[in-house]
Amino acid sequence: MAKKKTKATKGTKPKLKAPSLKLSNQQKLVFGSFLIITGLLLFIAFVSYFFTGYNDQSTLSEFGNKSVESENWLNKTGALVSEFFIYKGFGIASFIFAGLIFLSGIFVLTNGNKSKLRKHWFWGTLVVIWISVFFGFFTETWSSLGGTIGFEINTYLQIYLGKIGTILLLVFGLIFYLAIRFRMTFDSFKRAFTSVKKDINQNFNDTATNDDITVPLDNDLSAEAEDIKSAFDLTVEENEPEETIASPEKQPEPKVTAKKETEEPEMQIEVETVEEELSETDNLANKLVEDFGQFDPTLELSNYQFPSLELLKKYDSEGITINQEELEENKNRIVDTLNNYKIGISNIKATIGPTVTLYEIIPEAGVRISKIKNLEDDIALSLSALGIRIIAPIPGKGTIGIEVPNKNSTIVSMRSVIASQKFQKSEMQLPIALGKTISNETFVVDLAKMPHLLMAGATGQGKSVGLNAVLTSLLYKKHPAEVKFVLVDPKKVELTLFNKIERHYLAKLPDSEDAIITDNTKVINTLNSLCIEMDNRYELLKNALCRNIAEYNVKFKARKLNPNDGHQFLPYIVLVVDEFADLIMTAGKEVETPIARLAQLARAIGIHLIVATQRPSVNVITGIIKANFPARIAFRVTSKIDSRTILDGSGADQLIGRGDMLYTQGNEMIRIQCAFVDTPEVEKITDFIGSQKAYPDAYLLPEYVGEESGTSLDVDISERDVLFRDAAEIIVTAQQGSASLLQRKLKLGYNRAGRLIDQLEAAGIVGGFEGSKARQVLVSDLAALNLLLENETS
Ligand SMILES: Nc1ncnc2c1ncn2[C@@H]1O[C@H](COP(=O)(O)OP(=O)(O)OP(=O)(O)O)[C@@H](O)[C@H]1O
Repeated sequence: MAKKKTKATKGTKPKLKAPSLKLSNQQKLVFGSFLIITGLLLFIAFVSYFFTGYNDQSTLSEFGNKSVESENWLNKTGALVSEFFIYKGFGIASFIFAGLIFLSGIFVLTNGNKSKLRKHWFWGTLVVIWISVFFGFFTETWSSLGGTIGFEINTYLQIYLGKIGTILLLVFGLIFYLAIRFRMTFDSFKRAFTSVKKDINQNFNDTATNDDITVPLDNDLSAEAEDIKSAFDLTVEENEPEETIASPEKQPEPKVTAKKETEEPEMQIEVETVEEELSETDNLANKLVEDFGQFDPTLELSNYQFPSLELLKKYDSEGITINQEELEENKNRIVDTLNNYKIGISNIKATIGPTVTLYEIIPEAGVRISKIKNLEDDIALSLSALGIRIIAPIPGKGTIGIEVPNKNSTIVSMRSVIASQKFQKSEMQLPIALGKTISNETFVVDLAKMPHLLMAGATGQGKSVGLNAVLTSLLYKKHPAEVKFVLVDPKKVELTLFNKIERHYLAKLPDSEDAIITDNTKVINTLNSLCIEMDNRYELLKNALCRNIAEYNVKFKARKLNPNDGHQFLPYIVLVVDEFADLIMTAGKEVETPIARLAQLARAIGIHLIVATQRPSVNVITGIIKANFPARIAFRVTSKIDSRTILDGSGADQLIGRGDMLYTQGNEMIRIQCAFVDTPEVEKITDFIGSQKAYPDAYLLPEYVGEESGTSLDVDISERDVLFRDAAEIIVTAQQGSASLLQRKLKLGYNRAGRLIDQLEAAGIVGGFEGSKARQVLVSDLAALNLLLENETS
């Protein structure tokens, strides 16, 4: 029976979990001291009750009457509360409640371990009930000590169990408490008893030998521990035997266990796992975690509310309706067409998705797969439908798939994918709900695992919606402290809505006004700045002996990394480039190089790239870019060549548009209907987030001073390069402001030529940086140049 009870107690533990409230330090101070004071007030009122309670009885019904005073030390409220707790409640045991409230206050103030506090409350409440019932049993002797509850429970028990039954139940309650709470066993009870006897004898015989063990041991277990001491000839130190036997959670003492084994063979040995030794830093970190709790990166915006599902639109036409006629018709046409070419089918099966239906066929033995693949156009013709795709064979299935668009496609709403369990319960680092697969399952991927994403598709096929779906997914799952976006939007209109969440989620260069970059020349600086951020992060990871950002952040949260050494919580950074083709056209290598560098190296330190382009041609998606973007999404494109450029295979040209897409992460291609999120929905979400308390500024990226960026316009004349004049003459003579011209003519390295160009710009001889084009020369001839330089020195 005791066993059963033990189980029951264990079973209740998880239910006792308190909701995790996050309080700021100020709130903790207020709440903690409130509890401490409440505990003290209750204590005072309760003590007073035993002196004044009798006289106060008559004043209780006059609580509202100011002229009637109570004698309780806390006057009317004290009298009322103690009457409630002591008389109507649990009697003298109510003091334990006062103690528990006081203790809770201390825990809140000192950031104590919550599970310990829960344990105190659980056991405290049981003790209160036991004491109340115990005193209730002796109502006649100690009338008010058990309170009404103790009295009532007793009356109830005595009706059903009689006096003897009630006493035995109380004894059992006590045993249960001692056995479970203090892990006592029958042996320890026995030994405790004999040791007391022995002790008394020994005290009589030889008081001197006992001198060193007369210090009272902790808690209720002192008797037990003393018994152990006597059993082991008192060779062990004061509290060690207690630790070994009474509390299995603590460090074992091998010597003691060995002796125990030989001397008391009937006792069971409890083998414990030896805790690993902790290093000095671990100790410090553990102490810090104990004192302040784990580092919480979300603390600064601890009241931040994630956007609710209500902000997303619900569509009526969401459920897939199976049109039996359409299915039958398509099946017959497929079978007929194949029969026309003498291809027999042994089986056909259909899976209906939101936009397309997949017909899986198993051809008769002996049919060549290539024969079916070649009939793609013929089947499309006979089904008179666009967007037919033949997958021969379906990887891992041994069947041939024919995807036929549904006559009425259904919209996959962002709301439905965000609400899906798969997304809500995902433990991914950067979960993205892209849409639904052909079998109507929500498709969720981890951007952190991709680790970079290339998106391409002809104009109007759903790219921008796709990008919004990606960003929305992250907004629904990640706190502003955990992820930052760098948004590049040359079209200037697609991502503007995200401006509202600049101070929550966006990252920018320190000197820039807008966080969303619409100017291609600024992109280069941002990309290079991200490269610096990447190098900085690698340095931090190296110093922290971590292999990736996830490990690093776990270590940082556990307070094992010192912020004074430059360590800080690192948010993920997601770089989104909306029109990559445009960027490559204007800035060429200058963007390709940092993008490729980031793509190659940035995965471990949490920088992930999402690059979208309308023009999936080879001069935009170059070999370097492709090699570093294993995850790709293709919306509908216009030609097979484009499809090949993105996916290394055909298929994207056969899609039907409006969010119909193919996703690949290196191996198989998955057809997905992209989740649809409309601009008003994004606006609602950004409004909702934007209206909440934000950080003082956007997340600042490291400063980058470009070689040719023109930011060093304040070059001092005295610090000019010795070749400054020569360089100026060359530029003015050639009327071409390029660094490479200087490199060739003056036989300089790139950096020095770049610096010279900066100095020329500062002197007003060449114009500002214009992407890949040469700079404008502002001085028309050498005479004008001489005049300009003379004026400068005079
Ligand atoms: N997942 C989707 N579900 C349903 N309709 C969609 C979906 N995605 C896009 N559409 C439809 O296609 C239209 C164009 O989409 P979108 O603006 O994303 O195209 P785009 O590829 O970004 O075009 P552009 O490159 O010109 O900006 C949308 O207005 C919408 O009507």
